[in-house]
Amino acid sequence: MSPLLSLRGLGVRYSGATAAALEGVDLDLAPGERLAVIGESGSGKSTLARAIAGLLPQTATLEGTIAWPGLDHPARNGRDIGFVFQDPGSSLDPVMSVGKQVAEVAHANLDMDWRAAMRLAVELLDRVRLPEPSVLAHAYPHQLSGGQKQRVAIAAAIAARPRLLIADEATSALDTIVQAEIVALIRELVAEDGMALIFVSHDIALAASFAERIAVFRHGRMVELAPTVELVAQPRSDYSRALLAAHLGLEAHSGAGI
Ligand SMILES: Nc1ncnc2c1ncn2[C@@H]1O[C@H](COP(=O)(O)OP(=O)(O)OP(=O)(O)O)[C@@H](O)[C@H]1O
Repeated sequence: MSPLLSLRGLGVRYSGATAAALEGVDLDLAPGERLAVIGESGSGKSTLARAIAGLLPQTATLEGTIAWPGLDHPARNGRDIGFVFQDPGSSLDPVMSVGKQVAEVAHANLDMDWRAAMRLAVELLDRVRLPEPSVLAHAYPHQLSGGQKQRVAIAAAIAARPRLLIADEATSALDTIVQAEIVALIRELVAEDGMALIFVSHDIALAASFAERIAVFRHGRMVELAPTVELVAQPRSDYSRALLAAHLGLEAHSGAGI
């Protein structure tokens, strides 16, 4: 089966920066695959996610190729890719009702009239388990909790039935219980819709709990790419080992002088 997405020699440099934010990334993503992208702050995870979704700022220069063998048209964020940001407060429009914001995505990408798009929005708010969706559709973002706002952002991201969902630290700003609920929801939605998932996180334990493969990034390079079970049982790079050790609350094994 041909991959949905194929990256070759992908690199990104922001203007004025001394080092590349991303360098030499080769990666294929299968349709419906769940991939976690992990690494510490500044390792290039968001840059990768934004490059794939075509959301890089104009100051960024791209190298290499981003191809979509699994699509018969150029990929477009909103239609083919759903993107969920870390902070739902800033990704949602504060002066538009949440129902309209979800409907807007369907209206713009699915050639759907407004009435149908609004009906779909209420269905989607229900799918992301928001209470009384037909009432809540008229609420504004400031009337919702952080977790509820993130559910709205997810509903908007999947409104056009994209082939790929990218969650960029989508649960990092939430408390642990809400975080687990949102992860469970994302997991359920990608399984139901057969979407591929790129889950960006600095938390290897969270990523390992549901990703099929994990890509580990450090200083803009992909230092390891392996099936989750393999990476957790036998990490090849010292950096992956250190990340795992830190998350398991163990001392990183240096391997030297013991
Ligand atoms: N818009 C930008 N302009 C200039 N430099 C940027 C921009 N965005 C990111 N960078 C730089 O690119 C590098 C990679 O950043 P990126 O945000 O992709 O990392 P990250 O792993 O997602 O980190 P975090 O978890 O903190 O978001 C960093 O050195 C960062 O400072």
